[in-house]
Amino acid sequence: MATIIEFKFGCFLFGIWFLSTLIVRSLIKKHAKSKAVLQHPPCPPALPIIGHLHLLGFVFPKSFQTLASRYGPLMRIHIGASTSYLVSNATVAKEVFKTHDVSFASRPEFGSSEYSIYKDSSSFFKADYGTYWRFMKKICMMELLSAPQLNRFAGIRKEEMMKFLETLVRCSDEAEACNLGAEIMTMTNNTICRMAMSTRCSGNANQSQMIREFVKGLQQLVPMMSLGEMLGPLKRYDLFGTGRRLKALLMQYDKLIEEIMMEHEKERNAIDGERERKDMMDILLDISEDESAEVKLTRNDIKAFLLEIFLGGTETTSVVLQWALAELINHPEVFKKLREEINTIVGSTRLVQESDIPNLPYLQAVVKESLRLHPTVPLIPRKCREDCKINGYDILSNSRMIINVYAIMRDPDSWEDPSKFVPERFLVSSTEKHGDHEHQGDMKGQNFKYVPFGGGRRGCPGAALAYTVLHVMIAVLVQCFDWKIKGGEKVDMEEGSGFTCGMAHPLVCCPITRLNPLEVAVCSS
Ligand code: HEM
Repeated sequence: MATIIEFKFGCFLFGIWFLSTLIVRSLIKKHAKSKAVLQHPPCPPALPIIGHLHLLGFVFPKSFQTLASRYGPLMRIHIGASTSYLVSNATVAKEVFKTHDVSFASRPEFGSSEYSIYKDSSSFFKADYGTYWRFMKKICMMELLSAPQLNRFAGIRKEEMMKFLETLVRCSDEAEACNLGAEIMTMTNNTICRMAMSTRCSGNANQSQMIREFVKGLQQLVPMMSLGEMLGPLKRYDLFGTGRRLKALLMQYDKLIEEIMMEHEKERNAIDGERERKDMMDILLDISEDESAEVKLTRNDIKAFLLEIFLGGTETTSVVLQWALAELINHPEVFKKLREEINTIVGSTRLVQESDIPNLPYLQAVVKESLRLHPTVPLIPRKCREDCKINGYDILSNSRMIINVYAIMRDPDSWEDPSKFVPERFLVSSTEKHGDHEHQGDMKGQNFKYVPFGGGRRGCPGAALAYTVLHVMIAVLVQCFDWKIKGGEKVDMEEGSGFTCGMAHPLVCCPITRLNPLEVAVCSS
């Protein structure tokens, strides 16, 4: 009896062993097969836990560019617990922005949504490519940032520019140095605030100070949130306290914007009809009341959207302006040529205005070259929505892509003397070829060598506004002032640390009035 039981038990054990061997073997085979089939992009040797963090210097886009020159235009990189695919040349960028545009039209998760008081679904920047994002994009392009809407706000841009010029004339009269970074930031912030919700930040003591503080505070949190990303799933424990600080800032912002929204609603009810000039908040409130709209906008959607417009539109433009002026000061021959063009086309009896831009090709070239060398969103985050092949490699759905536009616009295979400031390379009239490089003047159409505003359907919706502000501001700064650097001949062009490429040192210089903008403005008005 005992032997029969032992025999049956032995058979049972054998059965289990046999089955588990089969399962393990089939799993190993499947894994080996998938490994054999999938082609992963190259990856530098990584260290445990930190991954490639030790290979990065202070300026991340630059470090990624150096790695790409060794590992190729599409490579895999691990920073702590996060894995990303880095795109570093125009050919691969074209695959992402054009060939597989829809597959890459979402953004990866950034920061922990638990600490935001607005749901991720309210965010335009973070929204997955779907109904909500498409609806908001249409509103941006057809209404909020459309050409007619931008034209309606030309007066506001001019007023804010004049306030800024007034400060420069005062500095010049008193022979004082001016912190241009801070002044330019105030101007771009005021302009965007007034276009968004008619609030002139520096005009209204409380609201002014507060909005600027929010934007500054949130921008300071971004590098910390990026560090948090390296912790992978652990980021939800908010080890650096960034989440709590973010929440506190957002609560204050919410209180302020709710007040402004209520003022708008009161005014709309009182006027009881069409307002002469609607700001973005008016337009969004109208849409939120439209019963037939494809998406029913909530108050939180509007608040989150406006916050992203402040974040996306102020520092970006202000940083490029500083770089452009710094490059012009360091390249007196370019400065002189630009001033000559302005003198010839506009003269000295009036200030350059927006309608002059099409007649000032050298100015356009200076703006393009400044954006090429100093893109203020140097690393563009995208998410792969479905498995696809890029540059011959397999990219799986949900992978995080980073398009290094800094590297693309300094790629020696696309640009001659890539790190030199040479606006002439953009002159459309030029027929000369630059060595083996094709003519680089025509940046219209699909040129993926030049991507300061990203590309494809997810490209920057504020590009037209940014271009307008940049052209007029640079032109006026050259038309009206000579510039002297405090304590030296040249501006220090060191790039700041982290993900954005701001200036490492504030641009402090002395304006010397050559054509008084206040007198010219008085004469021409
Ligand atoms: C020089 C100034 C600016 C630069 C260099 C810049 C650059 C960029 C870049 C590279 C992107 C990502 C595009 C992509 O994924 O392909 C972006 C997105 C965005 N930008 Fe700009 N931008 C500037 C000014 C502005 C302005 C003035 C606004 C609005 C007033 C704005 C609003 C936005 C928004 C809302 C997004 C997110 C779009 C989306 O996710 O669909 N930007 N910008």
